[in-house]
Order: sequence, then C-alpha cells, then structure tokens
Amino acid sequence: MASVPYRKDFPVSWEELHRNARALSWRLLELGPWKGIIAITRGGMVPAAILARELDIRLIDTICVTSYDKSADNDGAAMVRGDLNIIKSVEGDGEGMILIDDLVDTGKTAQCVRDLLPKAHFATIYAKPAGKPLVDTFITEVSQDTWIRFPWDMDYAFAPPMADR
Ligand SMILES: O=P(O)(O)OC[C@H]1O[C@H](OP(=O)(O)OP(=O)(O)O)[C@H](O)[C@@H]1O
Ligand SMILES: Nc1nc2[nH]cnc2c(=O)[nH]1
Ligand SMILES: [Mg+2]
Repeated sequence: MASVPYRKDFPVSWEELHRNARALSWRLLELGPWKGIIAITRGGMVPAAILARELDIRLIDTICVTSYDKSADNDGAAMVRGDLNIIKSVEGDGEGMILIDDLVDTGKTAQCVRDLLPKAHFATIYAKPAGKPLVDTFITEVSQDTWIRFPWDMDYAFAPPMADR
C-alpha cells in the first residue's frame, strides 16, 4: 500500500488514554481467561500496565521492536520508516497471551509480531484502516491520514488564539 501523508493531528490526553484502555480491558475480560500480557515496546507498555491492573494479570513480558528511523527528526509524524528490528522476542507461540500495542497504522509492526506469536490475541487501543484487519480487538478507529499524539510524547504548551494561527 502506498504511504498516506499525515494531514490531521489527534492529540490524546492521559485521561482519554486511560478511559480507552479500560474500555479495552472490558472487552478482553469477556474473552479470557488469559495467561499473561506481552507488551510491544515501547507504545504498548502503558496500555499493558492498565490492562494488567484491570484484568489482575501479573505475568507481563515484552517484545522489543524498533521500526521508525529516529534520525529524521524528533517529530514522529515526520519520521522516515525504517526496517523493523526485533531486539528481544518471546518464547512460544503466544497461546493464551494478550499481545498489546498502542496502535496499528500500516500494519507492518503487527504483521511482524503476529508472525512470531501466531496464537496470541492482538489488541490495540487505536487502529487505522490499513492495519485494522490484523487486530483481534481494538477500541477506536482513526483515519489513515491522522497522526495520533500520545500523552507521553507531549507537554503542556501555550496555544495561540485560533484567529492568530
Ligand atoms: O502499523 P505500523 O505502521 O507498524 O505502526 C505502528 C507502530 O508504530 C508505533 O511504534 P514505533 O515504532 O513508532 O515505536 P515506539 O512504540 O517505541 O514509539 C506504534 O507504537 C506501533 O508499534
Ligand atoms: N505516535 C504515533 N506513532 C505512530 N506510529 C505509526 N503511526 C503512529 C501515530 O499515528 N502516532
Ligand atoms: Mg510501537
């Protein structure tokens, strides 16, 4: 699929993220029982912590991945996509495990981790259309041309009046 330019900015607050992660927990609670959670670093770690609390899961593992070339600049939306690199994987096929990430965009990360852990239940908070078919459970769909800004990537800053923008 040809890459889609990001035209819209979608800032997410801590409160909104927490609410969505709890909504995801409700859905997953109905689908359990679960043996544990595998968080896809780094974006999957905060959702994993919230799921673990709500589902009373103590077994949390990580699959450690880098995908975007951080050399372009520090703004994710402007970053150049690089090859996916698995720094650390998980033993087994993922059976009984929730595999969690913050979002699925092109589906490149999802495809890679699904190939490694084919029996895991892959869940995300946000999904864009290109990656949506690879996700078993997600909460909120956003358009392909939207860049989601997570609370851990943002700081409080002055916003100029709309008339001045
Ligand atoms: O569907 P894709 O196009 O593969 O994009 C989705 C992935 O991109 C982001 O991670 P990123 O690689 O930016 O790293 P991070 O989680 O460490 O921030 C996000 O957390 C997903 O893991
Ligand atoms: N923060 C963030 N990272 C991404 N990686 C791929 N798509 C996105 C996105 O929309 N937001
Ligand atoms: Mg990620």
